[in-house]
Amino acid sequence: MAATSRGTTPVPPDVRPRLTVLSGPSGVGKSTVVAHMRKEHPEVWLSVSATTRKPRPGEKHGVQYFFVSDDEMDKLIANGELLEWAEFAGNRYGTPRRAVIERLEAGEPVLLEIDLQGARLVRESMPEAQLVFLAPPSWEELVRRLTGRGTEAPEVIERRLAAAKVELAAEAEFDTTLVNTSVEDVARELLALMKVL
Ligand SMILES: Nc1nc2c(ncn2[C@@H]2O[C@H](COP(=O)(O)OP(=O)(O)O)[C@@H](O)[C@H]2O)c(=O)[nH]1
Ligand SMILES: Nc1ncnc2c1ncn2[C@@H]1O[C@H](COP(=O)(O)OP(=O)(O)O)[C@@H](O)[C@H]1O
Repeated sequence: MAATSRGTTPVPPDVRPRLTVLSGPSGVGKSTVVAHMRKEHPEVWLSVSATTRKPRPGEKHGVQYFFVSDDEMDKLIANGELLEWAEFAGNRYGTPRRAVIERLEAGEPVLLEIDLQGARLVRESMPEAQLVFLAPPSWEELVRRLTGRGTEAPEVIERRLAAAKVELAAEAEFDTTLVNTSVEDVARELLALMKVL
C-alpha cells in the first residue's frame, strides 16, 4: 500500500472518521465550544485556516490562524493549496488542503470551523463530510455575545450581524443543529457526533 508523506499507512476510507464541519453565525460561540472540547480531547484535530484578517489581541500566527497578506492569499488560491476559501465580512479565509487530507488518511477525527460558504464548498467536494450548525438560543443572545466579546468595532459588528441573518436562514442545509446554550453540553454532543466519545 502506498505510504503518505508522513510515512504512515493510510487508514481505508470506509473506516475513517468523517470530516466534520462546524459553522454558525459570528459570536454564537464556535471558538469557545471548540476550545473547551479540545482541552479534554486534544486528539481532535482542528484545521488552522489562513486569513487576511488582522490578529485580535492575544491571537498568534499558526495557532488561531495563519495571518497572511492579500498577496500571500492570492498565491495560496492560485496554487490550489486551499481545500476551500471564502470572503467573509471583508476578509478572506481558507482551509489549507494538505494537512486536512493527511490527517484524514491517518484516520484522525478532523474538524473544520468555517463559514456557510465554506461549508457548502466542502459538501460539494467531500460529500461524506458531516455538516454541523451551531445556533444561538435566540437572536438577542447572539447580539449580546457578539457585542459583549468586545473584539470588533460597531461597523464590523453590523456586517457580521448582516452575515448572521444569511447564515441562520441556511440552517436546514446542515445535517445537525446544536443550540449553544451550554458550552459543556454542546462540546459533548459534538464529540459524540465525531465518534470521539
Ligand atoms: N470558508 C471559511 N471560513 C472560515 C475559515 N476560517 C474561519 N472561517 C469563518 O470566518 C468567519 C469569521 O471568523 P473570525 O474572523 O475568526 O470571527 P469569529 O468567528 O466571529 O471569531 C467565521 O464564520 C469562521 O467560521 C476558512 O478557512 N474558510
Ligand atoms: N454557551 C454560552 N453562553 C454564554 N456565552 C457564551 C457561550 N458560548 C460562547 N459565549 C461567549 O460568546 C462570545 C462569542 O463566542 P466565540 O466563541 O468568540 O464565538 P464565534 O467563534 O462563534 O465567533 C464570547 O464572549 C464567549 O465567551
